[in-house]
Amino acid sequence: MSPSILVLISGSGSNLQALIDACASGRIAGKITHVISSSSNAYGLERAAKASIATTTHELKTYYKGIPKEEKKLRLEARAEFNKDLVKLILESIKPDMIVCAGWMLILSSDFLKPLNDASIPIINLHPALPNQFEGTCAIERSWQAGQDGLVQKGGCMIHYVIEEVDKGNPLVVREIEVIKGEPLDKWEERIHALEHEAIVEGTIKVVNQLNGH
Ligand SMILES: Nc1nc2c(c(=O)[nH]1)N[C@@H](CN(C=O)c1ccc(C(=O)N[C@@H](CCC(=O)O)C(=O)O)cc1)CN2
Ligand SMILES: NCC(=O)N[C@@H]1O[C@H](COP(=O)([O-])[O-])[C@@H](O)[C@H]1O
Repeated sequence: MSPSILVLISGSGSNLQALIDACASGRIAGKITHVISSSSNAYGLERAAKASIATTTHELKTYYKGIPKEEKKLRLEARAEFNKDLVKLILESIKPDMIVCAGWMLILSSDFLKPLNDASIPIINLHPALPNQFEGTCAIERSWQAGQDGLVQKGGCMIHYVIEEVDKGNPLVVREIEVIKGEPLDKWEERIHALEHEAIVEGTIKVVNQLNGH
């Protein structure tokens, strides 16, 4: 069986490209059948199109349209609709065997995760920090600063299962780098991105193999 893979993105898609290349080379015994982006501006959409992969843009701002920022309850309701429509699209139209969050920059709700869990569709995420470190956004910058301040000696990235608690799902792959004192942020970021592109392929291979009963 060649599992069908749905990739969720929000930006440049360099990790998506790593997955596209690994599927094309046969390293990943699966097929990326769809890419969903949370932003219509994501360059990753162009990468998908070049690889003849179907794409959908599903933007939260569309759901927020006309709702002032201060209308917190209405925005929460709109966000719930966003998540419900997203999981409906996935379960009823795309029907993947697995999902990879490759730079997907939105917290996924229980309304999204529970139906996927009920359908036994695994969802994994790339997080640019080590387990139990720097959960959330801007993890690369935060880990760099902590390293330069001598608070941590290592950084890296992990591929983990997605659960409701953000970046706390069981790790599948952990890749580490040593802190180099005085290293500028852009070099730290370069080293982590290089790790990411290997880790996301390794993590996807692991889930594909599980789906294939290995
Ligand atoms: N329920 C889960 N959702 C997501 C997980 C997860 O583990 N559980 N992983 C994230 C990916 N991620 C870090 O790896 C992450 C992305 C975004 C955010 C976040 O706070 N997003 C804000 C919006 C931020 C912005 O617009 O810049 C939000 O969703 O309101 C945290 C962690 C994917 N989702
Ligand atoms: N919390 C999630 C998070 O910060 N993800 C980060 O988004 C970037 C996506 O890059 P890409 O669009 O080039 O693959 C990557 O650096 C990834 O670690």
